[in-house]
Amino acid sequence: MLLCIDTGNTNTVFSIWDGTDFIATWRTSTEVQRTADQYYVWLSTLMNFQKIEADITEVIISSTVPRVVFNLRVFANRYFDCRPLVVGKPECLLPIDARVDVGTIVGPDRLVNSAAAFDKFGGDLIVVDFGTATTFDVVAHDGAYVGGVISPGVNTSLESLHLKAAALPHVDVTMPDKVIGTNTVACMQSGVFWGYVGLIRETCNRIKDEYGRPMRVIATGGLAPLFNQGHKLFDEFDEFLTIHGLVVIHQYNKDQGNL
Ligand SMILES: Nc1ncnc2c1ncn2[C@@H]1O[C@H](COP(=O)(O)OP(=O)(O)O)[C@@H](O)[C@H]1O
Ligand SMILES: CC(C)(COP(=O)(O)O)[C@@H](O)C(=O)NCCC(=O)O
Ligand SMILES: [K+]
Repeated sequence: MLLCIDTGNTNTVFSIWDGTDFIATWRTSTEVQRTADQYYVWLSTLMNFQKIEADITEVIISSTVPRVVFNLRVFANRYFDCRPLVVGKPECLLPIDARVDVGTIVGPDRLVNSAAAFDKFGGDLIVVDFGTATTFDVVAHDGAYVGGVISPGVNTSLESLHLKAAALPHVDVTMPDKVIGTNTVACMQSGVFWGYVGLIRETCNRIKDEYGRPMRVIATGGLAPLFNQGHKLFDEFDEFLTIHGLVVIHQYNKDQGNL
């Protein structure tokens, strides 16, 4: 079975693919200090608890945090006796091109999202991923990643308000009933929520104008449904787009005789 690991700047998702389905998915916070042994203790405890009997023989990793990759590699070697495929490394083939400026190192999550979205929805897409940053990835008609937009993440925006302004508390994002807040928390929630609806709409509209062909907007990340309520910002939502992309890329490397 294949263990898919998707490390973002905030959270890391582990998911086990049995060849047909994801049989289990777990999330842990991303910490650069975590060792291979700590990953194993955490994962095996959850597997035992949920009585998941998985014979993991292959591992694929996508990480937006370069420093965690070393320990994840050791984890794969030591506990599953395999050499993991790491997206973004030269030995990992990609089913799509990246047409960007020479020398640009595109976040592996964006390449994985593009490959996943092309596999599921075809080309001419905008993929919006709500993570630590909110990324907009433009997927061309042939599946190539041709650039995009990086915006501050929703929680990153709220957190930096709290960190920079002495009188502003930590708040969670939610959809306010009204725009005009009558207390501090409501004002902050309104600013981030409605500001973000505008950010998404304006960014997608400008991408579409510049691209010049009809495009579909695909959203992923836990906060996507919150922003879609009544606003019709996205054509499709897929919570598990990134891990689907890891399976697609792993299969591509197999098909190419690279594994
Ligand atoms: N379903 C959800 N509801 C509310 N907040 C969420 C949900 N899923 C993720 N988040 C929050 O969104 C932010 C980004 O999370 P995540 O997608 O895991 O980021 P990354 O991929 O960058 O690690 C985090 O602050 C996380 O707590
Ligand atoms: C933009 C990102 C920080 C998003 O990461 P995430 O929010 O998923 O943690 C990541 O894709 C990244 O570090 N990209 C490198 C620069 C680029 O993609 O052009
Ligand atoms: K992201």
